[in-house]
Amino acid sequence: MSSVERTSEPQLLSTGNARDLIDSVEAFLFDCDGVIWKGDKLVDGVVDTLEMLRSKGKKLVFVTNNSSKSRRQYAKKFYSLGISVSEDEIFSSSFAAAMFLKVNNFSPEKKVYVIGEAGIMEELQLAGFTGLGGPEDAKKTADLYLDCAIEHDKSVGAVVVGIDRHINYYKLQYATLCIRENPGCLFIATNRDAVGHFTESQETPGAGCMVAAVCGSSEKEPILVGKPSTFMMDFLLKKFEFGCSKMCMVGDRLDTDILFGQSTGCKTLLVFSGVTTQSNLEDPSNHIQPDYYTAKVSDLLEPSGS
Ligand SMILES: O=C(O)COP(=O)(O)O
Ligand SMILES: [Mg+2]
Repeated sequence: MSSVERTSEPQLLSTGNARDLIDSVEAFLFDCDGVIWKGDKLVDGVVDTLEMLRSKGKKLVFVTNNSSKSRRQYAKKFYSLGISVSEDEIFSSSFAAAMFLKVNNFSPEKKVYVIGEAGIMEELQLAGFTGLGGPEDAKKTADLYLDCAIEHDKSVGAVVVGIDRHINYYKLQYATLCIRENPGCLFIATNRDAVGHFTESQETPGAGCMVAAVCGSSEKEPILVGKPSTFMMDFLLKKFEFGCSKMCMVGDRLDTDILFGQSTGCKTLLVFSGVTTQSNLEDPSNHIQPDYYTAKVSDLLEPSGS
């Protein structure tokens, strides 16, 4: 449940309330997967919508839980899709993991073991930390049936777990040994999304299942740095000279994007171009309600309601 109680029902975006929303907001916080793109395919109308918002002087930032890329890699992806976005407009959970260590004075003498992809490794390096594992351990196998043991580095002081399309038993064993045996070792999860889209054609398992695997073996709960954790909001507040009430979080997931927006006091807009359907929103078991909902971001240009 959100810490900010809503008093009204979600409103279908319409010509009138879309204009009011745009007028009342100074920054739009866009989720990426399911909102801007699915896999490598842009959602219809995204380019025109972003251009319209920029032409009105709105600040745009992109807050994604997908840790497979660094901010630099995301800026390249935007560019390849015909959208000009600078690195400092991107707040990925890979960046959040590195910043969490930075603001908590994690010693650069210690190492970070990663179940994850290149995005986390690059952000750790940029922040001055030494990452182990990740893509390098993709081909390793833990032959633990033959009475042999894995040696793990005792100077690992944090394990970061994010989406990893090459997760294996070796990585799980390594991460578990660090968390269980290295005194004070942090366990950080970039995010716990159930599913995402690495392809347009179907939903694919999200980082939630990698995190759950390490929770299972370590019997520990992680520190979450991606949405719905409010950790990244501190960085947005430092970037802008206005507060959360002048921001609108636009996302396709209730339990990450909309909850993040509500918990921080932003306005919220749910779109049905990703993992949530209208029946998910209306399901009586759902307690997370956005301020507005619509089919896709381009309804900010041409709303489907009246
Ligand atoms: O891929 C994910 O897990 C989610 O990514 P998103 O936050 O951009 O929707
Ligand atoms: Mg999404």
